Amino acid sequence: MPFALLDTKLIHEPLKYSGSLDHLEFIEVTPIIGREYPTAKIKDILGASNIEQQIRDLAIIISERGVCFFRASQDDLEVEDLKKFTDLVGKLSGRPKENGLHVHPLYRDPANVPMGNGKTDENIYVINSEAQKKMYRSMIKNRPVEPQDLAREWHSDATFESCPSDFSCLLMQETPPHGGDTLWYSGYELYDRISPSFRAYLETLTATCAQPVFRTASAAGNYAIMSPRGSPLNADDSFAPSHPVIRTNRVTGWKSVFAGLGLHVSRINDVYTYEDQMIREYLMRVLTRNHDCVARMHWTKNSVAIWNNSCVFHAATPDTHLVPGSLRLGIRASSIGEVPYLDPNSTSRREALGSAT
Ligand SMILES: O=C(O)CCC(=O)C(=O)O
Ligand SMILES: [Fe+2]
Repeated sequence: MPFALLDTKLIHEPLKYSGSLDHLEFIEVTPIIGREYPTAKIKDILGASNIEQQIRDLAIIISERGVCFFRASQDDLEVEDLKKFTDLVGKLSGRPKENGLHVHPLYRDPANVPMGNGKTDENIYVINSEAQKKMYRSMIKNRPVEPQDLAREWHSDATFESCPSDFSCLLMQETPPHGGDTLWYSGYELYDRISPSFRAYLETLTATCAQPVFRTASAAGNYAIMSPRGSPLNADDSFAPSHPVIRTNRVTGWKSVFAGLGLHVSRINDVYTYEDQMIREYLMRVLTRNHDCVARMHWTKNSVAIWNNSCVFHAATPDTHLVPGSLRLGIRASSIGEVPYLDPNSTSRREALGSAT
C-alpha cells in the first residue's frame, strides 16, 4: 500500500450528478478541461428552490472539468454571496463538517488591500495589480527572479495548510483593457500522460509544501494569530505540511498530480536532493510541454471562475503592469477541504471515462 495514503477513513465514494443543471447553456472549453456558462447567473443558483441539489451538481461538474467559467456579468453578486456560494460548494460536496472558508494568513498583509468596496474580510483574498506590483518589487529585490520563468506561477491554493483548499472562486471586478489572463491545468491529464510504472512510483511519494513568504520563522509567527484558518486541522503554524504527490479527488474519485510541482512545493520527501529536483523538473516539463491541458480565461468585468484545487493547477499572467494606468482587481473566497489522500483503488480520469482524452 503506498505510504502517501494517510488514512482509509478519508476515502469517499464518488458523487453522482443528478441533472439539476441541465437547463443551463454551456460549452466545454477544451476536450480535456474547463466548462464555460455564457449566460448563467450565480445569483439565480443561490435563489433556486433546489439550491442544494444545484450546488452539489455544480461541484461535481467543477470537479470533473477542473474549472468552470461564468462569463455573464455577475455584477449582482455581493461579497456575502461569493462567500456563501463558495462555502456551499465545499460543504455540499462532502468536505469535513468542521471545515469552512479559508482565512488567508496574508489577509492583513499590506498586499491584501481592501476590496473594491473599501473593506477587508478575513475570508476574502484580494487580488489587486497595484498592490502586487509593489509586492513583486520587494520580492525581486530579496530574491531575483528570472524574467523568462513564468512557470513559477503554477500552484494549487493553500497547499501550505494541512487541509488545503478544495474549491476557490474568483470574481474579477476590474479588468485591464488587455492581458491579465489566468490559466488552469488539468492534474488528471498530467497523471494520465505519465507511464504506468512511473505513476506507480510517484504514488509512493509525499512532498513538503510551504508558502515562500512564510519560510522565515518571524513571518510564520506573525501569521500564526490567524489560526485555525478554516479548519481545526490548520492550527499547525509551521506552514510546512506534507501532501501526497498523487492525490484522489474526493468528488470524482479520479487520480491527479498534486504536490509534485509549483510555487508551494519545497521538497519531495525521502529522496536525495538531485532526485527531488529531477522529479519536480520532470513534472513541470510535462506540464509546460502539453498546452492542450490548459483552459485559459480572458477576464471580462465581473466574470467568475471556480475551480477544484485538488485536480487543477492555476497560474496568473503578471502582465497587467505592461498596460499603464490599468487596474486588475479580483476577490476570491476558498473553501477548506479534506486532508489530501490517495486511494490506491481510485482510477485515472481516462480510465473512468474510457476515453482517449
Ligand atoms: O490573479 C490570478 O489570475 C490568479 C490568482 C490566484 O492564484 C488565485 O486567485 O488563487
Ligand atoms: Fe491561487
